[in-house]
Amino acid sequence: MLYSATTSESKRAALRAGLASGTLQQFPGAFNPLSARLIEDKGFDGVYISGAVLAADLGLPDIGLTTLTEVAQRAGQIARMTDLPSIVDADTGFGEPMNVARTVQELENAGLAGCHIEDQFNPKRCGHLDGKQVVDLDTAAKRIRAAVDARRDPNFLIMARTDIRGTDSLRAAQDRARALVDAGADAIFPEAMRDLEEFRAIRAAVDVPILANMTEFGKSELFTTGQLHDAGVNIVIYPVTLLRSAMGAAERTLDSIQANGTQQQAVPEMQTRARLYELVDYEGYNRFDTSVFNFQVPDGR
Ligand SMILES: C[C@](O)(C(=O)O)[C@H](CC(=O)O)C(=O)O
Ligand SMILES: [Mg+2]
Repeated sequence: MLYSATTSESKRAALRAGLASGTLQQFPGAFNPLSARLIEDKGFDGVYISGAVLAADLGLPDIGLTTLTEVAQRAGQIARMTDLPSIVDADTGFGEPMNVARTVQELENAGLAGCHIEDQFNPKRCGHLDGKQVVDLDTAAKRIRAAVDARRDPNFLIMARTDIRGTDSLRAAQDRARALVDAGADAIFPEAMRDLEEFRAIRAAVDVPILANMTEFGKSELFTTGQLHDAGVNIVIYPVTLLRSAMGAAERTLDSIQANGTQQQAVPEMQTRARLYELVDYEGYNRFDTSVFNFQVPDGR
């Protein structure tokens, strides 16, 4: 009933344990609170909260237009819906190092287990697009140091994302990753790796957990969990996958209504009323007050 009963502190400890477990941690991207519950129900290790999805949710492109307030609020609404740890995309940290410090504290307050902060210039763009610009190492390291110094829970994960592979060599990406770990990063998100060899090269460069971004229609092939694990990756995100699937289904349903004059043909593809009620734990509310859930949902509907 209501929200997760697990404290933020235990979610963060669970995230640390998962990353140290030697098992690839799978974090699908939730596009709303209910989808986070679904991710948990299906047995995944954690929930990713994508900046691209939060921007798209507001009808905006992913170019750094969302504010800290918007991101912290929505990420908090998603994180509280699940017992799993949630990691949020904090883009470039929403400003200068002092802003990054505040960002981390707000995200801690919102119940997140960790975040990633990237080394792009503002305005930023999707890491899989061309024409990105990356800040110099000193600026990037200051963002990470500010984040690490600001956290109050030592288990709140500060992941450094580097976009440098889009503008420079693999060697430069290895050097940047190493330097960001020296600045205090707990984990590295090497963006837009071109193949598994590149993940292996980052693995060889640092001894902290590394993340693979399996976003569709981007620069990376969609590797399997087995391939990523063998390459030494510790955590994989599917950031926009559920939003793309849901929007794809929505388009097909709208087309079907237009073609058939009814949504009847689309009904078999829909989540049933019973399954929706299960996810929101409707029945749990009945245990609290029997006047709430005093009707039967027909079988399988
Ligand atoms: C991971 C990412 O930062 C996101 O916001 O989800 C994006 C995903 C995408 O645009 O496909 C990214 O920059 O890779
Ligand atoms: Mg992003």
